[in-house]
Parts: sequence; structure tokens; C-alpha cells
Amino acid sequence: MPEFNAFFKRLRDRIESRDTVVSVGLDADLDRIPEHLLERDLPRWAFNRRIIDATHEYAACYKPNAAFYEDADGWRSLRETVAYAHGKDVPVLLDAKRADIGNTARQYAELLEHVDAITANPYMGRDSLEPFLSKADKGVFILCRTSNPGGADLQDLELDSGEPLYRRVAALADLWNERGNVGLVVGATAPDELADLREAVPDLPFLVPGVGAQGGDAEAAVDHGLADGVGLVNSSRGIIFAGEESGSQSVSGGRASEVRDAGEDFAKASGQAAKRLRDRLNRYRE
Ligand SMILES: O=c1ccn([C@@H]2O[C@H](COP(=O)(O)O)[C@@H](O)[C@H]2O)c(=O)[nH]1
Repeated sequence: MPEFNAFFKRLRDRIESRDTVVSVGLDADLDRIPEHLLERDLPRWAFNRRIIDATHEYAACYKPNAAFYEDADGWRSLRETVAYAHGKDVPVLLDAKRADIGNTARQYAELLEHVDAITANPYMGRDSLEPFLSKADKGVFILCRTSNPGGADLQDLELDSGEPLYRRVAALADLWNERGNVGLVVGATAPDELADLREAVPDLPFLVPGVGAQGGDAEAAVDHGLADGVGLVNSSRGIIFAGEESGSQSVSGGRASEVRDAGEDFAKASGQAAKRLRDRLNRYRE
């Protein structure tokens, strides 16, 4: 088993020094960004900056999902966001779920020039991941057992050997981890599979999405997500849009449009939600 590469060492330092395994998901949905920010030049960047200011001390990393940035202003917003997160010394993991035939994958892997780690799709096999894996100082989190309801449709299929497909993916990812730069994506909504995978690949750190809005098992995420103390438990909507709920209490009626006018309280609420999640996860780490 190779030792952790530069990315995972940096992540380990961040986890240890800030005592947190929280990944704050920056899914800056324009339909949910507070109204008063929509008139800004780059509303997603304005939103993310405020979220980062409020949450960085609880964040082991930030995880923007590329889906929320795939237009010209979106990429500009993402660049500003990454620079700002780095200014707070927080690594950035781009949830892009890419991979393709070689020359195309090489283009996708250029995304890693701007961020510290990426999520990648193993469906097309090793060559489709090689351009990501060959970036020795970056992190590559390979989709293994996803958190969505349909995650079981293919990933739980039993192979001739009797093992489920997700376990084969994990075994391959372990083989591909020649540079100590590979982790797995395993959803908190699949606690049995999380346990099974931790046993199968004890040395690979997991990115565990699905706590918060998807109702996954936070205790299982911590129990099985960490390898030698390194791993990430992600919440996106549950943190960045936590203010919608508190806004609906403070603004009469709580209609979405009123909530979106609730000033800067959304950032404070996101900080409180990140802290709550950090504290909750840390109770399971003890
Ligand atoms: O299996 C997976 C893989 C990725 N995701 C992504 O994580 C966040 C989760 O957002 P929440 O608001 O906390 O539900 C989002 O970007 C997903 O695309 C996942 O949920 N499950």
C-alpha cells in the first residue's frame, strides 16, 4: 500500500489541525441563492464567498459540484471560489464524475490544474481514468457505491464470482492506487455497503455524500468512511441552504421568495449548520 500522496497528506493535516471531516458542498443553485445576490455580477461567487466566510473553520474541504457551474459565468464563479477557499487554506474537491477515452479524458483531467481533487467515473475502465491517476499530487475519488436510490441498480449486481459489482470497483481502485492518490465515493444512504467496502479496502479514504438532505447514516459514514483517520463526509444543501429554514421562521409566512429576501442571515445559518455537523461527526470519531 503506497503512502498518501500530497493531496491526502494535506487533507490529513487539515482534518487533524481543524478537527473536522466535514466536506461542505458548494452546489450554488441559482434558483435558491438569496434574491439580493442575484443582481451581482457573479451571484454564485457572491454566494460562495459568504458561505466560505461562514463555514471555513468547520470545513475539511469544499466540494463544488461541476453541474452548478457549467456555463461561462459559472466557470468564472468557480475559479474565484477555488482561489478564495485556498486563501482560507481549505482544499477543493471538484465533484465532476468524469472519465472518457484517452484524448478526451486528458482534457477532462486538465480540470485538476485548478482544484486539488476530483470525482471520476470508473465505468469505462482504467485507461479512461489514467489521465487523472497520473496527476500524482492530486486526489481522485472513484464512484463506487453511490447514494442515490438507483445506486443499487447496477452497482449491487452480483458478478459470476458472487461479489457485487461495487466490490470489484473497489478492488480495482485499490490496484490503481499506485501513487497513493485514490479514494472512493460511497454514499451514507448505503450503510451496509459502506461497512462491506471498508473491510474490502481498509486503506482507501472515502468521500461519503448523502448525510443531511438525503437522510443518510452519519454514524456509519464516520465509522466506515475514514482510513487512518482520513476521509470526508459531505453535506451540500443541508449546509448552504440551512438559512431557508431559519429564514422561513423569521420571515412571516416562509414563502420561498420571502425566504430569499432574508438578507445575510443565510450565511450565518450555514455556519451554524456546518458547526453542528462537525460536532455531530466528531462525536462518532471519538
Ligand atoms: O453518490 C453520490 C455522489 C455524489 N453526490 C453529490 O454530493 C452532493 C450531495 O448533496 P446534498 O445536498 O448533501 O444531498 C451533490 O453534489 C451530489 O451530486 C451524491 O449525493 N451522491
